[in-house]
Amino acid sequence: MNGMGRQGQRSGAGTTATVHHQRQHSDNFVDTSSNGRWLQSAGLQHLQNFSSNGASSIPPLQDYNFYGGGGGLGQGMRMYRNAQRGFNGGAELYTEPSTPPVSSRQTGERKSGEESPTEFSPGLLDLHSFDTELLPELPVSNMYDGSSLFQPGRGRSFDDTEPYVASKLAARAPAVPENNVLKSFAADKEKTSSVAKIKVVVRKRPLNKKELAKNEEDIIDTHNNSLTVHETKLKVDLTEYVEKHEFVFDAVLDEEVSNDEVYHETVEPIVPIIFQRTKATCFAYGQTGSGKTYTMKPLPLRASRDILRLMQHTYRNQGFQLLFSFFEIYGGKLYDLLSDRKKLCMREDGKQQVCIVGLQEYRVSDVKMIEELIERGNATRSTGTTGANEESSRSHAILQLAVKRTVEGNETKPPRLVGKLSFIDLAGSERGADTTDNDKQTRMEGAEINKSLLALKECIRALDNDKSHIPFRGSKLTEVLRDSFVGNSRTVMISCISPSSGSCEHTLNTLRYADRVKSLSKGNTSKKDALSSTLNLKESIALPLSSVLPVGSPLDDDVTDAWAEQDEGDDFEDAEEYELEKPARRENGKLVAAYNPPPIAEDKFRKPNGQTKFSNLPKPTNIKKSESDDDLSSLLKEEEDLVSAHRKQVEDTMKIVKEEMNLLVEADQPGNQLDDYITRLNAILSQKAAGILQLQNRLAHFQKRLRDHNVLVSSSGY
Ligand SMILES: Nc1ncnc2c1ncn2[C@@H]1O[C@H](COP(=O)(O)OP(=O)(O)OP(=O)(O)O)[C@@H](O)[C@H]1O
Repeated sequence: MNGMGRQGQRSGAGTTATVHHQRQHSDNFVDTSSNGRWLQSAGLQHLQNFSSNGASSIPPLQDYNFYGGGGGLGQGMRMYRNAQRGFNGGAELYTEPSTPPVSSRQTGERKSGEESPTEFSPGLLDLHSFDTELLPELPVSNMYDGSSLFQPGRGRSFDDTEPYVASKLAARAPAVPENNVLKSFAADKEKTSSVAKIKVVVRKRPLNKKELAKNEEDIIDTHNNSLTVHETKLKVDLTEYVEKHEFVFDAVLDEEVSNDEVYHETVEPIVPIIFQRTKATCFAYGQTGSGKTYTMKPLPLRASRDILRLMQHTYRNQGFQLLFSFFEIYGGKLYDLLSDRKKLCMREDGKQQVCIVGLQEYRVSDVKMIEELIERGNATRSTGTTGANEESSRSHAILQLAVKRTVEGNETKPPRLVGKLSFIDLAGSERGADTTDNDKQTRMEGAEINKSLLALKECIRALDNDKSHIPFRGSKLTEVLRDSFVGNSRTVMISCISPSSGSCEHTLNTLRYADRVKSLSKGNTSKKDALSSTLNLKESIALPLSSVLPVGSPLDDDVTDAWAEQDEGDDFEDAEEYELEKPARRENGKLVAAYNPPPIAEDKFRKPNGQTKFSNLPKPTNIKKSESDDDLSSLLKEEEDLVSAHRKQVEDTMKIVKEEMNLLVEADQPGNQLDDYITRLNAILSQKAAGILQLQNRLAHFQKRLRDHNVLVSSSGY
């Protein structure tokens, strides 16, 4: 940490500290100094034509003979195996695509009432390609043998023979009394539930070369599971002071922490419970360049290595399969990253399970194969150039590892889903606010990204507060993740932050988003709770993978029931609709659809008497938990309305500026007086700028009230 300059600054007289439970995007809209800048850039923007770089096209994936690819089965399999040999440098591996060819499926063998994906037309609506229906309870032939996990991998499937689990266990052995492990079978469920439903982890990356070259300072101090952001601010008399912002999370990982440690802290505890009908989601959130991809990329690889080990040892010969898929959501649309960015559609089946029609799933049994698929998918992701960042992800990438199982004695039937692990590398979080510095498409993408990030947060909050209504339909992202949010689910959020002073505002926004996810979650509202939650997690991490696995069946009765209940009860017929016109991709230089944000009248956040709603905040002394929850929810809703209204203002203004610019161009004829036009344009701009300034002030006021409210709520023990 290059703390010299900062230390000097921090030791200055003017230092204030705040405890944060703040709102996302807030700071993006209170920087009044940027008014003129954005208006200017809005006008200029329409005169410039930024190229929007679509996805780089990559050669199609090697033909693994995935189903539906044509050709007979025999020939296809030969081609597939040949391809595999090439792919794995000659080593023969067993890796095959998931969806069986129609000819190999025997629908006649189904028991009555049992649904099979083969019922659906294979080409048109191949729901099996994303079979989310869970496997019914099955007897497990082999009893659990804890020692088997530590035996070296047999055969060629494991090319990474690092004594991985054994060394981890050795390192952690003192933390786990032996009898705990032995007694663990009876307490399987307890241990499973000891893996927190939601875990929020922050990862700070080191300063990069650019930041060092600009003499930017590291403004983040980390201590155990908390961190402090030192924000330099200016007083009215222009003297500098440092404001300290403190945050507490389940874990804070500093720049020294390796990707392996990130895995141990985040995904590793979840892996064993994937075999227990759990759907888990791990996502990385943060501004562009904060390290999301760097953090996320190795996680699926490590997770699949552990999953394969469990399949090869603990669950050997029990019909388990690992399936891999990788797709992205870009501008509200789905594209298969392993199939030439083929456009995908999302459907719900009769049980309201999400199915992604046409998504290719690859059956994998080798880490190298997975590595290659990840590389290929990442290379296909949409990237583009913006004013702020040279290259940045503008899509959400979703990589899924599905554990499926064939019904014993009936291998001809398609395998059924047991559990699923989804990894999401989200688009840069600053995109939602990046509505002024780029061309129209980038702004539309920003709006879509903003919408999905807000919806994601709302879903996680609703999920953790056991709300009956979870607003999945808030965005395509949350719709796709619907089945990962219901039932026995786990969520890990990794917030990636840059340490540099230049990124302070974005860093604070990221931390506030993470804080909102965590601090509003049940039982994790105070520092004490956050600490104890961390201890729970540490405890679960300290246990060997095998100790949380069931002794008999991985599919116990209660878990099965829990899923059934959720599936039936999770009816969102009357779910709130957020149907916005989706932003379009630029195709052949043309936009195929326009983004049309929902009109938000200012009245929406104004009371009839002209006062804003926040003037009616409850008195902090009388706050009770449930009331606070509701109050806070409505406050947050209001804030989001304000942010949307702000964006609408900006968009309206841009439209006007553009129209006026066109008038100017038309008027620029010999003999015409341009002065009138320019005066008119100036008047409109001034009027709009005043309106936006007013809105910003209201937003700042609101945020202050919200902060005060939260601080008081926290300190009152809630
Ligand atoms: N913890 C880290 N240690 C070392 N280098 C890192 C770390 N985190 C990120 N980096 C480096 O910082 C750069 C940006 O990281 P990355 O591409 O992961 O950002 P990102 O958040 O995914 O950005 P985008 O949203 O634009 O995709 C990369 O060169 C990466 O190697």
